Amino acid sequence: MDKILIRGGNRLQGKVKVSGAKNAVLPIIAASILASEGECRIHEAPPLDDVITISQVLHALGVNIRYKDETIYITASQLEKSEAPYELVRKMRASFLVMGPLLARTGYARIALPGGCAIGTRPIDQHLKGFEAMGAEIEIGQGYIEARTNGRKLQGAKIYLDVASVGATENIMMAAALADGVTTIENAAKEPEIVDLANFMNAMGAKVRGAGTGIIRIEGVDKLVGVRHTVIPDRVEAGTYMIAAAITKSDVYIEGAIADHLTPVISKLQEMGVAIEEDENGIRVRPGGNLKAVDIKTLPYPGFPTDMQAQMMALLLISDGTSIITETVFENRFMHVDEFKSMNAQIKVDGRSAVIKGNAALKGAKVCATDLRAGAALILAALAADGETEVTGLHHLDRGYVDIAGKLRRLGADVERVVAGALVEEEQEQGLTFFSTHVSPSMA
Ligand SMILES: CC(=O)N[C@H]1[C@@H](OP(=O)(O)OP(=O)(O)OC[C@H]2O[C@@H](n3ccc(=O)[nH]c3=O)[C@H](O)[C@@H]2O)O[C@H](CO)[C@@H](O)[C@@H]1O
Ligand SMILES: C=C(OP(=O)(O)O)C(=O)O
Repeated sequence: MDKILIRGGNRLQGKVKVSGAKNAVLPIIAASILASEGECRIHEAPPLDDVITISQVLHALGVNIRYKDETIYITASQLEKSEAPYELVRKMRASFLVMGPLLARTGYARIALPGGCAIGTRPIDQHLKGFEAMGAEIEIGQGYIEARTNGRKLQGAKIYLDVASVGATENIMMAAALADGVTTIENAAKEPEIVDLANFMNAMGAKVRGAGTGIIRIEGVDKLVGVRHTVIPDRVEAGTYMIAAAITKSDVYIEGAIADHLTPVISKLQEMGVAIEEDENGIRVRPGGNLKAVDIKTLPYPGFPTDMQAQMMALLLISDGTSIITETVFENRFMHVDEFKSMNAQIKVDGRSAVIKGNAALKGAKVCATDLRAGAALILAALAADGETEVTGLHHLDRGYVDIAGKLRRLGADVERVVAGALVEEEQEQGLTFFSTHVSPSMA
């Protein structure tokens, strides 16, 4: 079983480069299905397990897909199948994002039900409501969702989302791209990853207006073609390294971080007393004085991101005073609390709120990543803890962080990844990324 070992107490120093955004590249790869001509080249595609999984989904559909040097090459002119199998959708819910583009291209899609996951039940009713409003017939049974247009094109429609869902906004945008007429999504999600998807689609020939606002208008076109696109930097990864710097009272430059995408995180860190400088190429975090407790409520963008909640909790543990975090996006996103408690933290959860006692004397322990961001948060807490922490459950981390152990080690942290009893630093120091050990035959 792989594990990451962290011995806390080191100061960090230097520069860390942010990888391409997981939550942008996944819908962009799905949207490349819309191109009936030409090749899509997606640059700054992070070498992550989730990227492999969605690539395997496209491969299963008959799409030609290759990965080399952080670029993905996709030719979707020949679609052979319209089914995303359970084994792949089970691994990653975002596989469901192929439903919109498949419906638009072929008028039929059969996707395994994504089901719930550790952080919540995560229904897909808003995606389906959108497809139905556009004229698709939906049938659910035997663990699969089937959607069909019965030989007709999808029709433009006005769709109001009951929740500003990121995935539903993206899936409907992609379905609407080749529809007859105009689709309007009201109460659309406004995340930067949605803007990146819209930019990619518009370069392909789509007519998407208003991405990044609450109302998105998509005028259907007859055809989309392959284009080149560079994925935006990962704001959650950037925020995680900002907290790594703050929790170790270090001076770290986070190269590629876009401050505009991180406004709520920067504001909260500044409120706590973290010194932050922004420039056009990145963000510098410098040691400030004692950190103050703050209250945080997670919300859809531009509110405080739920994907930064666990990491922020790690920082609040070593701050002066008591903080309250309210998680409003997912109903069960506090599993990291019990793991933090193993590290000597005092946290009380009451429904959707967690009360965090500051000035914790964190101690190294054996802990398990219960989900992706929980894993990152445990590593952050371990950087400030006394003694050694062992983090397992790394399959979660590998979904969303490119070589987190290597990036932190190069900043001066005492971190190593142990694979099946063997240390892998040597391989990573030689520039062989973790991706190469996980690459699937279809992508090699
Ligand atoms: C691959 C990707 O981009 N993942 C991100 C995306 O997930 P994802 O797109 O799955 O998240 P959503 O924005 O859809 O979910 C937000 C809330 O809406 C609810 N909901 C969603 C869809 C639906 O049809 N019905 C419904 O009730 C969900 O249960 C959740 O409570 O946005 C989340 C919220 O910022 C992030 O945490 C994830 O990292
Ligand atoms: C919850 C997350 O991702 P996903 O939606 O892919 O599960 C995340 O990135 O923190």
